[in-house]
Amino acid sequence: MGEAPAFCYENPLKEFANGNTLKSKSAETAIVTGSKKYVIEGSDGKSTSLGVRIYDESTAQWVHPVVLGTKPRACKGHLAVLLNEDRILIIKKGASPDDCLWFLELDTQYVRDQKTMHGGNTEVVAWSKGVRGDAEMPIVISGPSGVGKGTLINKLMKEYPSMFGFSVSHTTRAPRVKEEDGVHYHFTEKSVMEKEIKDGKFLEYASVHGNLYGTSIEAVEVVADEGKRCILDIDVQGARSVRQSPVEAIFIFIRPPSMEELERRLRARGTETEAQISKRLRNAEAELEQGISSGLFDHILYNDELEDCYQRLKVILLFLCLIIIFQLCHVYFFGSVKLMNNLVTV
Ligand SMILES: Nc1nc2c(ncn2[C@@H]2O[C@H](COP(=O)(O)OP(=O)(O)O)[C@@H](O)[C@H]2O)c(=O)[nH]1
Ligand SMILES: Nc1ncnc2c1ncn2[C@@H]1O[C@H](COP(=O)(O)OP(=O)(O)O)[C@@H](O)[C@H]1O
Repeated sequence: MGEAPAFCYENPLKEFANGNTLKSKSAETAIVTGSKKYVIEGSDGKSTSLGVRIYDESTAQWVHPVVLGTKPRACKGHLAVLLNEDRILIIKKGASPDDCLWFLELDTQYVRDQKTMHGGNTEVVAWSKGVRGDAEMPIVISGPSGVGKGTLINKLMKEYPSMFGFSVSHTTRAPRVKEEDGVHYHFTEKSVMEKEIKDGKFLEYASVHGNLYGTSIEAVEVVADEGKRCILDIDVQGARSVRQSPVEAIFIFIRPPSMEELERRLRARGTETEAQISKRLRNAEAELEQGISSGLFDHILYNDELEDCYQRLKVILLFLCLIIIFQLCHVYFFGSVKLMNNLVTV
């Protein structure tokens, strides 16, 4: 199970299992690793999520790190255990099975990459959820421009409005005639978006067809807060970034029946200039190559006949729901045993 608690409660699991009030007066826990003390702030009655601050003994300074990922909702108490020196396991008191286990990543590959991106001197930590396969696991849909991603997603959202929510990306490209700011995209100035990327507000971003596109952490949180499964329409580079992040998702690649048909659809849509269409078709070749042969995607769907493709997409999503129901039943019937197994294996 990794390391013993560095600083916590005398017999934390027993105390937690008995449902006793945790001893910490301020519902804070502190974990020391190296010269740093990570303080996880519980509910103070005002904040809606768990907070993090760091005391650096080498400089005798408190630091407020850049905190990435969806933050755990505030709770009545929590337990913190250091695992493998690179992450802290948090067990929330009184939380539902799908919300009780979280990780605060301190020195994982993802966090190290993010630190480098922030210039190397900024403290960065990242939250990730500890229970796999929960109902909020996002769905990433990628594929070349004009293949039909938007059409398929719209059908899904229309048929299951309470089940799926669209992650509204940011982009620096100009809006199309029928596109609404905040609905299809958050249309943004390049300098503003670059600043927000630097501030750690994006789960992923990429330069696509000459413009910047990105998924903000907030865009995904908004959907999760509505209790819906989040759908991300992002390019292959973005899908790769999500794969490397702590977010667990299902990755689906949509491919066209042929390049000729892709070109026909792009032209028929009538939203791009000739130069833009040429650029998108050139990029499509590389996207198809990466989408099909990189092993990045869990499912590859041909969008030949729209209705057939949509039905196959629904089968994939329905199958996922069955797995989730199975896992919830497992937690319900084998509760604590299963949860403790997860502690050992994650
Ligand atoms: N990485 C990334 N790609 C995005 C995001 N939003 C949209 N894209 C991708 O950017 C590409 C261009 O999107 P868009 O300009 O709407 O054109 P369309 O795909 O032809 O409808 C598509 O491949 C989208 O999947 C995002 O937030 N992140
Ligand atoms: N299976 C299909 N057969 C024929 N036309 C399609 C199909 N799927 C989508 N289209 C059309 O192709 C065009 C591009 O689809 P769209 O959803 O905008 O693609 P994307 O979001 O991948 O760029 C649209 O005009 C759409 O109506």
